[in-house]
Order: sequence, then structure tokens, then C-alpha cells
Amino acid sequence: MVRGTKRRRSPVEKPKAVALNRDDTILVDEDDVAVGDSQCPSTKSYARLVGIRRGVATIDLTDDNFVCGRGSEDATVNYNFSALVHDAGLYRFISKIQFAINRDADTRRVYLHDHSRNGTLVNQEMLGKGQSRELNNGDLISIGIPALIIFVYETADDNQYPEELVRKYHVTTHSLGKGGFGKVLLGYKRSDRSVVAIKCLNTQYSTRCSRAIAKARDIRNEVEVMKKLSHPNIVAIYDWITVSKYSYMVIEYVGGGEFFSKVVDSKYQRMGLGESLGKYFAYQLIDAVMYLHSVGICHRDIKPENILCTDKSERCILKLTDFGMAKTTAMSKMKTRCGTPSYNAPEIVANEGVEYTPKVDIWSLGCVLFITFSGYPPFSEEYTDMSMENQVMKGRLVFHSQWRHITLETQNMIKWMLTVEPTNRPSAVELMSTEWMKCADCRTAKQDIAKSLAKPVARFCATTTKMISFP
Ligand SMILES: Nc1ncnc2c1ncn2[C@@H]1O[C@H](COP(=O)(O)OP(=O)(O)OP(=O)(O)O)[C@@H](O)[C@H]1O
Repeated sequence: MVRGTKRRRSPVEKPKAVALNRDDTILVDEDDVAVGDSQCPSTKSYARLVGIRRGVATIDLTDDNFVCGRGSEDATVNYNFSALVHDAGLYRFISKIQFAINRDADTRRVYLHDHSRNGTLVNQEMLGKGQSRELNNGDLISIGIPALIIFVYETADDNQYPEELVRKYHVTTHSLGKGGFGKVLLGYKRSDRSVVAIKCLNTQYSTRCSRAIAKARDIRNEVEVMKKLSHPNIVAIYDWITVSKYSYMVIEYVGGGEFFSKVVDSKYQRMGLGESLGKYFAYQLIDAVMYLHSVGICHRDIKPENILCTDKSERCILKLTDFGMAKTTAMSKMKTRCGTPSYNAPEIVANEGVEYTPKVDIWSLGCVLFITFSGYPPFSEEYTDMSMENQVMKGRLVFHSQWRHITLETQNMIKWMLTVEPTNRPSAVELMSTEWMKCADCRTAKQDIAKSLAKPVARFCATTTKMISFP
């Protein structure tokens, strides 16, 4: 039930229950449902708490002091989270008075004041009882722990992002990562509050030297390529909005971080992920590349940093991303030297202006799998006995003690992928049809991928949210 200290009740209508969803029943006054329309002409909201978890309402803020919590006889709140009573994981964290939103009458700045025992977080940072923090447009508010995000704070007058973008998405200040051309922010679709990643690209400059020497990123090409793709191990694109020199790619949110972090995780002690887990991931990546090549796309920048994990579990689903260098092979010949040096195939490193083929992806994949199984890269500037260019051109591989735990079959597969002569290198189809791929780990991977497709789209939040105003 929603309780307000100073709520305006319609003199003629009684409050009634509005079923939002299975466990979303919230008591609202009918005149509270519509926000900012003619029913409350005298009270203009200065900001909004956008509810992004099932059962949390969206609230227009008009009062300078607004209190949220479980509430009780002796603790009056403006919003009482009672619809979350069945969401035990969250409800038990909520204090009678969780936090207050205060607007300074003079400066008009807005602060969140934490009153709770378990704490309130702004942008994943814990405030703690008695602490305050200024709120800015797009800030995330969580309860108890970072994952329990309940609101996005949105001001009425912020125009940091173009109207075309904010009309469809809540853009938060929470950064998921940075790339050479810009940042990636957490966002939510306005239509259903499902979570997305918003890649904000400045089309005019790159902060990375390696990219600065490459030709300017062709974002249109990147988007066109992504739009053609539909595969469980490839990040999906939902939307693309370009306004002046900024481009916003709205893509599938993949919450487990880069595969690179997994490979270098201290729990594996730089020994690699082992035969079983390695094959589980190898299946996913080979399947993704097989699909890509079957639709005539060459990625050209496969590396652990461009592979994302769906979650932090050991056996997660991998998603190939960053199609900034990708090429539609039927459209034109591939001759450009691009990609990341330590993952580049010899025919790219040779840089003779000779046409190369999608087999360059198989080489890069071989490098990724080499690290996955062993914990160290096959080619590196740090190996001082030979220049990296020579290591690659000669296909020089050194199998240290880490490989003692890996079968000869697996070692041979990696060697095959890292064959210098592209015509002798296998295609993804050939890799997939080997006996090596007919193992229990590959079958498990296939089943897990199918299960991941059956799950609803990743979300932090509710699919339906009613708006409630507190004049
Ligand atoms: N879909 C996503 N979901 C969650 N986090 C993401 C997503 N895409 C990217 N990130 C995070 O943002 C970081 C930067 O993304 P990305 O590498 O795609 O940017 P970029 O500008 O294309 O970089 P680059 O200069 O390598 O091309 C990633 O390393 C990752 O941590």
C-alpha cells in the first residue's frame, strides 16, 4: 500500500487496488496514476524516482522532503514499499525509514539522506546511516547491496543526452566500461524497464593510439553488421541514435564483465581455466565464429577483451562484441591492417597489401583459446628472444608447464588454429565437426546456451510500473 503524509485525495473517488502484475498490486488513487497531466496542474515535479524493480512505483517528486521506507505507526513515510513484501530478498533490507530525498530551498540541489540500518547506495556506493549525498540526473539508488537497484533518479530539466535517446531510454550515470571512442552506460528501456547497455561514441576522436592510426571508426558499418546478426553468443543491438557528433548504440546488456578478467582471475593462478572449462568456452566461441562466417561477416578483432560474460558464475555464457572492425566479406576485399597486434594473423602482420580471408578470425580465436587453456598469451612483446612480429610470422609457440594438464588433442587443435599458412588453417565448420567437439563439455555448453535463450531478457527490474504522484 502507498501511504502519503500530505496526499491529495479526490473528494469523490475512493482509493482502489490496481493490479500491476502477479505480485505488483499497489494501492493508488486514480488521480495519482497519471503524472504531469492536467489533473495536477499546480504542482510541477522537479525530479522523478523511476522504479525499476518489480513492485516499485515511479514517483514524481514535488515536495522538498520525501521519505521512503517500510513505514509504521510511528514512522510516517511518503512511499512505503509495501508492494515488495513478497520480494523477501529485498524487503528484509528495507528499514522503517530507509532514506529521505531533500531539496535545498535556496540552492535547489537535491540530496539523498540515508536513515537506514542496512544502508542505501547511490551509484553502487554505500552511504550509511546519517550520511547524505547529492543526487544527479541518472543516479542509481540501491538498498543494502549494489545489486538491489530500485530507482533511477531523473531530473525534469537535464538535457545532457539528446531527446531522441531519452524519449526511449532512462540513461543512468552508471558506467559499465570505457572504450577508445567513448563510454558504455547502464540504461533502461522506458517501455518495459528492461536493462540495456548504451554505448556512447564520440564519432570524431579516439583516445587510443592504436585506433588513432587506423581509419576513423565506421559506426554505420558496425551497426549495419550487428543488425544482421542473431546468435546467443553475439551481443544484440536494439537501437542506434546519432545526433551531431555523438552516436548511441543501444545494445544487449551483458553483466559479467570481460572474458579477459576471467582468464586472468587470481583463482586460476595464471594456469589457465583447465581442459573442461576451456572446452566449454571453446564450443561457444567456435559456434559464434561459425555463425558469423556463415553470414559473410569477418570480425577482425577477436580477443578476450571483446568477449563478455553473462554473469560471474564459472560456467557462464560468452558473448562476442565490438564489431567496430568487422567487415562484410562479400562486399569488398579485406586488405586493411587492423585488429590488435598480439592477436593478428600472420597474413595481416605481413602487411603486404594482399587480400586475406575470414581465416584471420580463426587465428585470433586460436590465440584466445591458447590463453584460455594456459593462462599466458602465445605471442607477446614481453618475450624478448624474438620480436612479436617474428613470433607471429613463424607461428612460434612455446608450451610451458601449464600445458601438462591439457590433453594432446587440445594442444593439437590450438596448433591447427595457429597454422601460419591460412589455407592449411581450419575453418570454423571444420573445427566444429572434429571429434574434439563431441565431448560432454561441449554438449553442456550447447544445453546451457539453449537454456539461456529460454530465460527472459536480462533485467534488474519490473516489466510494468505505475506512476504515482505526491502533490
Ligand atoms: N553490452 C555490454 N554490456 C555490459 N558491459 C559492456 C557492454 N559492452 C561493453 N561493455 C563494457 O564497456 C567496455 C568498453 O566497451 P567496448 O570495448 O565495446 O567499447 P569500444 O569503444 O568499442 O572499445 P574499443 O576501443 O575496444 O573498440 C567493455 O570492456 C565492457 O566492460
